[in-house]
This record gives sequence, structure tokens and C-alpha cells, in this order.
Amino acid sequence: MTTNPVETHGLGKRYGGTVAVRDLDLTVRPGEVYGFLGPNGAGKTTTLRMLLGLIRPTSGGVRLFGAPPGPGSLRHVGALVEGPAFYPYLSGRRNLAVLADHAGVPRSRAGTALARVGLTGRAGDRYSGYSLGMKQRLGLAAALLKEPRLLVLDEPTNGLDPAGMAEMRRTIRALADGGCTVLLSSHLLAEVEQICDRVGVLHGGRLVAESTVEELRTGGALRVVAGPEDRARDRVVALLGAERVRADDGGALLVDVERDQAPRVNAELVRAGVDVHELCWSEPDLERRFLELTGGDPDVA
Ligand SMILES: Nc1ncnc2c1ncn2[C@@H]1O[C@H](COP(=O)(O)OP(=O)(O)OP(=O)(O)O)[C@@H](O)[C@H]1O
Repeated sequence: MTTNPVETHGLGKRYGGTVAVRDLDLTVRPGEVYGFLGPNGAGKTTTLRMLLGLIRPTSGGVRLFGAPPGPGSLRHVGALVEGPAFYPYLSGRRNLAVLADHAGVPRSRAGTALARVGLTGRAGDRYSGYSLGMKQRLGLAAALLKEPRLLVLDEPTNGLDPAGMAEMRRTIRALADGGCTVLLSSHLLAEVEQICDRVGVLHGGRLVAESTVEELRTGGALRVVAGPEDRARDRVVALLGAERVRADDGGALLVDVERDQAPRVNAELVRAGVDVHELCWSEPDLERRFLELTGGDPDVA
């Protein structure tokens, strides 16, 4: 039986009067990219720090590959949670060699790690001359020195420009495709949507939703722009029932039916002499869904 890279049971953390994380049951399965999504202050970093054994939970527990966080289990875990300190006057390659010595792994791994994050060409340059994106990638390379089976990344694209973000996303996806399990946190919905297999939404220290991105997308509707609006609405209500019909902000009808019902709705409207201007499938608005889950917090976007 394969053990899950991460399991938490009733995990909680309190700082004085502040409950940062409460009763968290989390499972990250082998080989997946799991996205921890939540607004600022949701408890993401606190959770990741508990997973890595950097802080102690006040309740519940963590298992990494079936064992508590400690030298045995953390051997398989690479992390980019608190930016590693690099020597500004040394090159990226030299910095990694120092870290490799410190970690007791062969220096040859530095070259491999640099290649995996796409930094080989600039590996001889001083760290102080690196862009933010390059610094972030060097941090990721440092996390790869242990050849981890699990990568834990706290807001890995934070502060990067769009090109840097895209590059980092590609790198993470490639690492996952190579067999590494990834747990990352983000407050950016689009980011999580693009690279994660599953998403957990954290709000106020609680896991308020957990599913695949596809599952969160369920609930699309048929969008109909037709006139006269009253008659269009009456016909669709007569056909399907009032509970299936609502109006969107722009005055269009949103009809909760399966996609393949579009011709039936169209035919009914045409038969009733209604002009159908538009009839299309409207994907559910993921952003709205997350805003609902997080109480309309604008930090999730
Ligand atoms: N060392 C600490 N002492 C006291 N309170 C803390 C400490 N660390 C975090 N908190 C509080 O715990 C809550 C969760 O913070 P945490 O940093 O885990 O959230 P987050 O989701 O990572 O947010 P962000 O995206 O802003 O980093 C917040 O209310 C925060 O103020």
C-alpha cells in the first residue's frame, strides 16, 4: 500500500487568542499537485509550517509518508516556505554547492537542480545580480537538492511578473510530471486552476471546500438572450419550471439544464414567437464560487 505524502488529522494552531488553523483534515495523494487556496490570513503558511515541523500544532497531528515530521520523513521533503538565505556575492551554482555540503548530499546534484529550474545558463552569475524570478527559481533548486518526493511551496509565484509566474508554473508542472508530489499555497485562483489537480480552500483556518478544479466547475447554465424578455422567461418557466430559471446581471436568462437541452429550449422559444438573439453555454464562474466560499473576500481573485 502506498502511503500518502501528507495527512493531517484534526490539525489546529492557536497563537494566544488567535486561532490560525482549526480542525484540519487534509490528504495529499502521491503524484498530485495540491493547491492550498485562501485569502491573506487564512492559515496557509501556518499549516505548511506545521507540516514541515517548523512550528508545533496545538491540536491534532501530521503524517508525512506515514511518519511524523522529523529527520526520517523530512528527508523526502523539499520546501520553499521561508526564502532560503543565499550569499549575495556567490554565484547560484556556488550557493547550491554550499547548501549541498550542508545537507550532506553530493555537489553534483546542484547542476541537476539548476537544470530542472532552467537556471543553467546563469548559474555562474552572482546571486546579487539575479532577478526576483531567478532568485525564486534558485530557491526552488535548493529545495530540489534532496531529490524530494514531496515539494512544499508557499506562494511560489509571489512577487513575480506575469512571465516569471508562467515560467515558475511550467517548472512546477514539469516537476510534478516527473513524479514529485507538490503541495503549494496561493491566493491566486487562476494560478491554482492552471497547475493543480486538486484544490483545498482555506478560510478562517478551516478547510471550507476541497475538490478537483473540474468538480468546482460543475453548475454551468444555458445563457439565453431573447425578447421580449417577459415572454421568453414565461416560456422557459412553462417548459422547465421556475426553479430552473434565473436572470443574470445583464438581463439574460440563466437556465439550469444539461447542455444538450439547448435545442429544446431554442425550439420552444422560436415556436412561441420569441426572438432568440443568443443562446450559449455559460461555464460556472469559478471566481464567484470561491468568493462565496470565502465570504466574498476580495483577496481571492
Ligand atoms: N507567529 C504568529 N503569531 C501570532 N499570530 C500569527 C503568527 N503567525 C500567523 N499568525 C496569525 O494566524 C493567522 C493565519 O496566518 P497565516 O500566515 O498562516 O495565513 P496565510 O493564509 O498564510 O496568509 P498570507 O497569505 O497573508 O501569508 C493570521 O491571523 C495571522 O495573523
